[in-house]
Amino acid sequence: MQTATTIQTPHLPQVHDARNPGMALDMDWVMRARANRSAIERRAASLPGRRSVKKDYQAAWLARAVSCIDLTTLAGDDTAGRVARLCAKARQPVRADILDALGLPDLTVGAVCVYHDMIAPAVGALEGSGIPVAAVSTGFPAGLSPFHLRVAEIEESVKAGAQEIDIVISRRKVLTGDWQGLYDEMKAFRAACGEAHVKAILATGELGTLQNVARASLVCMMAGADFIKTSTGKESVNATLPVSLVMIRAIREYHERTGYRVGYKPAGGISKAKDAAVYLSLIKEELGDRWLRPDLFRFGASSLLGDIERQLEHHVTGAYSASWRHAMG
Ligand SMILES: O=C[C@H](O)COP(=O)(O)O
Repeated sequence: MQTATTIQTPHLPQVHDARNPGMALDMDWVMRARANRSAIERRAASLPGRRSVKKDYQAAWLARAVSCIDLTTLAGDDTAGRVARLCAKARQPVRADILDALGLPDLTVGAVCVYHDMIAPAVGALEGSGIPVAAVSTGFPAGLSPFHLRVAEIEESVKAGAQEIDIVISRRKVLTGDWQGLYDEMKAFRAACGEAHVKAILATGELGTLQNVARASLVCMMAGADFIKTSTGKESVNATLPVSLVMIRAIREYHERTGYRVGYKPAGGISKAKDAAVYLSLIKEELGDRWLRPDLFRFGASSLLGDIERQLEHHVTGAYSASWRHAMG
């Protein structure tokens, strides 16, 4: 039996703030990944009641959540006008008088996330703001178009000015255990992105098991994903706390083993400020403060900002305004 004095000090890798370059596919590591569903569900159920985010600091935490939002519109009827309004909101996500009253500095969202056709209007509307445009890609949301077209779509979106590309993985590769195929696909997507950062959408609601989520997370990171993201927002089950725990722990393990930090993006159905606070606590507890910044954490959300703005207004005035006053687009 090991005692405290016989435990070996693990080899600590160097700390990198550089972009995750990926690594060779390590199948032993992938196959060792397990997920204990009942323990994960117990831990997830305990999260909403916890108080890692103290009440006094709630406004600051909500402001932090705003800075980590990928403000999203992904609708078939998106227009340049709607995207321009969304971008105006991205530049000034919370009313200036509320921010003044809270004593918070200027605030913008993390990115604006759109379909390929809306990249140009978004880039135009965000000019000079420093806010990147993220484009969903590779046949989003199902990812079932021919492979060469998925790669070409990434290249076109980067050419159009997207600085971040949200790709969707082939779920069937996970469901059939084709880890090499998933790795090769992800590596090709990363290469097509060039300097643009790549978020790998796992579509966890379609992966069957938490073990598959753990393995797919590792494979995508090994293939060079900058972020792993839960969902497209179009699956019947999108971001959940159990899935988030599995993905976050895979990120932690990858960091412990390689020294590289990969970002996390829960997406789909996150629309309440209180849910955002739970996610922030989860990140703080499992990964630490370094991950609570837009370069390593994003919410993919179309309607979360409105509720956060209402809560911040309530914090300042003691009253809630109607939700229609916080329209997004
Ligand atoms: O990636 C972002 C999601 O599509 C947004 O989903 P949501 O509209 O449920 O917030």
